[in-house]
Amino acid sequence: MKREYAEISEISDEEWEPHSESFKPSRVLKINTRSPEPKPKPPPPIESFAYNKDENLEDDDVEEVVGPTAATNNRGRRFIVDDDEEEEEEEEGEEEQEQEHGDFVEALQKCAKISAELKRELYGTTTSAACDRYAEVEASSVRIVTQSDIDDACGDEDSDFQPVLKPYQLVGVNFLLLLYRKGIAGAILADEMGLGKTIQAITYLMLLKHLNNDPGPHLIVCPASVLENWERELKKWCPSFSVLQYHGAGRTAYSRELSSLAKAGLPPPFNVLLVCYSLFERHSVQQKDDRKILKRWRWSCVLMDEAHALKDKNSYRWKNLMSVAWNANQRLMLTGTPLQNDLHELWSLLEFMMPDLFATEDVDLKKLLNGEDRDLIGRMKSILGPFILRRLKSDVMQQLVPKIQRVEYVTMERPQEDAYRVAIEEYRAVSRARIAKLSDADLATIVGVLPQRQISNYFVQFRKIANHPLLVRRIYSDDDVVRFAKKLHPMGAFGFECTLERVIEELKNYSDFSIHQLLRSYGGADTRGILSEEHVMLSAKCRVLSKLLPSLKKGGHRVLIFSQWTSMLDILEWTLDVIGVTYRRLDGSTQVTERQAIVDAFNNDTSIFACLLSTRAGGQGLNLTGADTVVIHDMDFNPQIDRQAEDRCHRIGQTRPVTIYRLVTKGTVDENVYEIAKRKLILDAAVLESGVEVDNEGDTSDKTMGEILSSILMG
Ligand SMILES: Nc1ncnc2c1ncn2[C@@H]1O[C@H](COP(=O)(O)OP(=O)(O)OP(=O)(O)O)[C@@H](O)[C@H]1O
Repeated sequence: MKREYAEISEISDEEWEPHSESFKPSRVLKINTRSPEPKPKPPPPIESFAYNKDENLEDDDVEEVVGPTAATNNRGRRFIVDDDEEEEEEEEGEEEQEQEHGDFVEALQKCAKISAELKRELYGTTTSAACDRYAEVEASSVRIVTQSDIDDACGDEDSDFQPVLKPYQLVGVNFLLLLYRKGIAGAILADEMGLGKTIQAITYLMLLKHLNNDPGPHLIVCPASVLENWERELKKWCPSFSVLQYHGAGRTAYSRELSSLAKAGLPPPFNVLLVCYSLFERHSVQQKDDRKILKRWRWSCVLMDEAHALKDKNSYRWKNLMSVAWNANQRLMLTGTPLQNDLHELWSLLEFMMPDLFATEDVDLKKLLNGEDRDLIGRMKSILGPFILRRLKSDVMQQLVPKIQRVEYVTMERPQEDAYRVAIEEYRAVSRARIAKLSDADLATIVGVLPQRQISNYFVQFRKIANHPLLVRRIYSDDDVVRFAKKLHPMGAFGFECTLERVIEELKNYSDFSIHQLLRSYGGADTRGILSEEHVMLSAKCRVLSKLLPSLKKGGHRVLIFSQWTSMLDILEWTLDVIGVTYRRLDGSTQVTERQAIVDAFNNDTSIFACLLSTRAGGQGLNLTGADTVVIHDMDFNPQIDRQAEDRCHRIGQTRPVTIYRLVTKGTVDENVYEIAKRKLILDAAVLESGVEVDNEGDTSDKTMGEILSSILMG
């Protein structure tokens, strides 16, 4: 029952951004046509937790690892599990479902044993009535290192900086050291955003060198926006480490040297190599070469920041990174939001962390995790138990400022409402015509009638209008388009090689705002056709902002404004210009080298009132405590993405209460997106926090995009 799957990559920053212009499917799918590898031998009774190289998870540029095999090469770091129960043979012909549950139970049993062993080590007893979770362990009871060990390891005579960990951070570092010492090859540090995961991880690496004579090499993988921050924190917290940032100019300067060192079998000239996830996302020659270099070294710790980036085990990113990380001593994941949308995505993280334990080759995970199993949440909790450490701000930082959540329901005025209504009528007519052609179609739904791509496209159009009607074309008529094309074509606005007809076709797909921008860029002194400042206030959200922002400014507040769409950020720039406030902007197109400079400028210069950020590029890892207010202009289906964004300023270092404003346009799909996001947050709390149960009775609308559209178009 081995599953065949297509290698589907998730949407990266760069691919996400163009969605603001028109809907495009994500990357072209590449079907994995390779024949499956032979089934691996059954696992030995001793669990090594090292990645089993025989599994069919490598990308096509994987080359043979030079040197000893994985079996002889994991530095003796093993964790012994008494496997008596697992050795019982499954009866042949057993029901498929039972087999799947058997595997699940097997994984559970192993987890329970590891958990008991670790608890005994951490606080001296397995019965532990006092502490059920690591999160409840107090710094006073930890056994491996104390603050004075950290002073010894990280202190530097040449620096005034005193690295002092907060009590819960000390527990975190001990947790990581314990797993290391027990030879457990994976861990997830999942503290809520802003509690200092970076600092805990850096201190841990420093302690490995100081106490365990393990100077690395370590590989740190993170999103581009936080590369600079990692380098800065590493230099500050452990100045004796040599750190190399392998990206952009750093890559150009060092690739030849690293390649020849790696080929010669020589050790790397650094303790820590910092790279971006993008290095694992593509199959360009350069990236393949880079990955070859990385595969030649045996990493002590491969550390993944914002590790929810590995939620899709079928993505290139997951597979390519695994091909580098599989034989590392440890795969350490940092994420404040381990559970993104559903339990399958969480399982992808677990499988990356401990492939031997969580590989699900023979388990139809989808069926299992979707099953009507009331115990599932509880079982997932026990599975996660030994490997995950998660503390909430409310648990550990009584002194952290409050976070106030506000949902602003905004009301459309006539032009926006008309645009929304016209779109409904147009798409309704298309859907009904299509259904009418099918004799056996269910008249109440468009699911299965319209192609999924068209459903997504309609949904995106509704979302655009709910955000700003200038994101579609309604003001400029087809005649206007022809007129503008005749003006722009000779100016080479689309290059000099394309025909006038092609330019007309292209412009017809443009939004009002894009045409306006084009006219402004090419018009020179000729302002005919461009939109006026009143147009920016056509959206309910911008009108609300035009009142909210000046009053926040008057109150001495500073604001982060997030949107998922770069074209919406363009309109928001215009809005802020009209309102007359100062701002900076950071999105996927901002040079990686400039990102930290923008963050520093915003945090240090209080005359800058706002920072506009794309949720994808600016929502993760950045420290923007200069702001005390966050506006989520348009919410994501995945609430964790917005949660990440909120916590850019609700984190250590924040001294003022933080207010989050979510803008929801009444009577539009915005309301559905909000309902779905709420539902997902309930699941997150149930799996990752104690004492919260999923309430199936009060089921909020967990509808799919297609179901939502059906109710709009067919209802
Ligand atoms: N013990 C400490 N002493 C001084 N500053 C600290 C300490 N711990 C964390 N900080 C600071 O708090 C801020 C937040 O820390 P950090 O970026 O590590 O959080 P995080 O948990 O990784 O957040 P995210 O999940 O958003 O990436 C940083 O500016 C960091 O320097």
